Amino acid sequence: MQDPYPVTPFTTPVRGSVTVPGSKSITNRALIIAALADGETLLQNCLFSEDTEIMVNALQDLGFDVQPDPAAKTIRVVGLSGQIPNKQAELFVGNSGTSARFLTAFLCLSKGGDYTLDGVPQMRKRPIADLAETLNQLGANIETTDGFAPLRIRSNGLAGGRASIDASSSSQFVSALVMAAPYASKGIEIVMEDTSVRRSYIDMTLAMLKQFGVPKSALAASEEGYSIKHHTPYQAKPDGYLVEGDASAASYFFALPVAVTGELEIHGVTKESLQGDIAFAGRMEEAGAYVVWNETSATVHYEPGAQPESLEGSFYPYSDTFLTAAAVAPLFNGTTTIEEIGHTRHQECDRIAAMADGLQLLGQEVKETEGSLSITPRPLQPGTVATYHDHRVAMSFGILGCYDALGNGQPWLQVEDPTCCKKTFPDFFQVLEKLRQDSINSAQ
Ligand SMILES: O=C(O)C1=C[C@@H](OP(=O)(O)O)[C@@H](O)[C@H](O)C1
Ligand SMILES: C=C(OP(=O)(O)O)C(=O)O
Repeated sequence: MQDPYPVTPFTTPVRGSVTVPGSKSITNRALIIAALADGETLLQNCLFSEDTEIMVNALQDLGFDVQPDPAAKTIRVVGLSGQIPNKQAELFVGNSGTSARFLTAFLCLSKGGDYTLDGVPQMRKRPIADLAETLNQLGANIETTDGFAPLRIRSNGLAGGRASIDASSSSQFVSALVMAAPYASKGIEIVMEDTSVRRSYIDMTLAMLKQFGVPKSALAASEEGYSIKHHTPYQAKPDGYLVEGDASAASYFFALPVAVTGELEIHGVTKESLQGDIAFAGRMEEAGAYVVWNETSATVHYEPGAQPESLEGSFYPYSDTFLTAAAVAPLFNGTTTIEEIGHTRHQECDRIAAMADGLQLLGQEVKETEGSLSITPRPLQPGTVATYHDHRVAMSFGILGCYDALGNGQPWLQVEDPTCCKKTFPDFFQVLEKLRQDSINSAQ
C-alpha cells in the first residue's frame, strides 16, 4: 500500500453496500469468556485483526487450544472451566487495550502462575495502575512498573470480595473484573469511586455474561457499582456464538454519505446492538442524515445539496467515534464542539492532539482544551496527515478524503501509515476504494 496513501475522492454520490467486520470488543470478550467456559465454543463472525490476533496468541501462549479460521471468520476455543494450563508466560499485548486489561484480571485466576505482560511503547503509557490496585485488593499480586506496563502477575487464584475502583480512565478495568468475577472464590463486588465511566461497555460485558449462561440473579448493577456472585461458571457454546458487526467501524460508513452524499447500506449492525457506539448513527441524523434500520443492517441516506448541521456536546459514551465526527466537521455549516473526551488523550495516541494537528494542517480553525475539541470550518487545503499509529485517526481522515475538495476528483488528502488500521479493520482502505468504484458503476 502506498505510504502516504492518497485517498481518491468520490465524484459521484455513494451508492452501494458494505459489511462491517466483527466487533473487536465482542470478539476479545468472547475469547476470554470461552477460555474460561467448560468445553468447546465456536465463535462466529469474529474480527480478524491485530487486536484479536494479540488475544488469540496470548491464549495460545497460555496453553489453550484456540483455532482461528480466518476464511470462515470463526475461532474455536476449548475452555478449561477457569483453569489456565501454562503457569509461566511472557505475554505481548501490542497496543491492544482490551487485551491488556482483560488478560490482567484473567491471569489472576491462575493457580500458581508467574506471568509478565508488556506491549509497545505507547502501551507503557496507557492507564492500568487502578486495575492492578483493585485486583490486589481482591487478593492478587500484581507489580506494575511505576504504575504502567510491563506488569508482573504472580497468581494463586483470585479470592474476590469487595473492592473499589477508579475507572474514569478506562471502562475496560471494570469489564476485566466482571469477566473474571464468576471464577473468584467469593465473587466480586465492585464499588465505583468515580461514577463517570463509559457504562455502555460494562453493560455489554454484563450482557455477554448472561449470553454465556450466568444467571441474571447472580448479577447486580447500579450507579454505585457491580456485583457478580461466585460459582456462576460460563457455559460453552459448541453450536456457535455470533459476534455482532463492529459499531465503531460502522461509524465511518454512517459518516461517508454525510461527506459525499448518496445512500449506503451498512450490513452487520443492528439498532439493538450491545455496542454503545451504535449511537453514532443518531449523531449523523442530527447532522442531517436519514437512517433506516432493518433487522441486521442500516441504510444511511444524505441528500445532495444539503449541508450537514454542526454537532455539539458530549461524545463521552461513544468516544471511539469522536474522531469520525471531528474528521467530517470541516464539511458542516458551523462550529462543531466535541466534549468530554479527555480520556482519549491516553489511548492509541493523544487523540485530541492528533485530530487537532491533522485538521489544522488541512486549514481548519481548531481549538482544544484538556477535554474537548472544536472545529470551525474553513476552506480545505491539501495535505498529508500524520496518524500516530492510531487506526481511528487514519480511518477518520480516510472518510474526509472522500470529499472532493478540489472539485476535480484528484486526491488532496494523504494518510500517513495507512496500514495502522490493521488494529481493527485491516482492509479499510480497500473497502472504501471498492465503494467508490461501485458508486461510479451504479451512476453509469
Ligand atoms: O471495553 C471495550 O471493548 C472498549 C472500551 C473503550 O475503552 P475505554 O473505556 O478505555 O475508553 C473503547 O475505547 C475501546 O475501544 C473498547
Ligand atoms: C481505544 C481503542 O482500543 P483499545 O483501548 O482496545 O486499545 C480503540 O479501538 O479505539
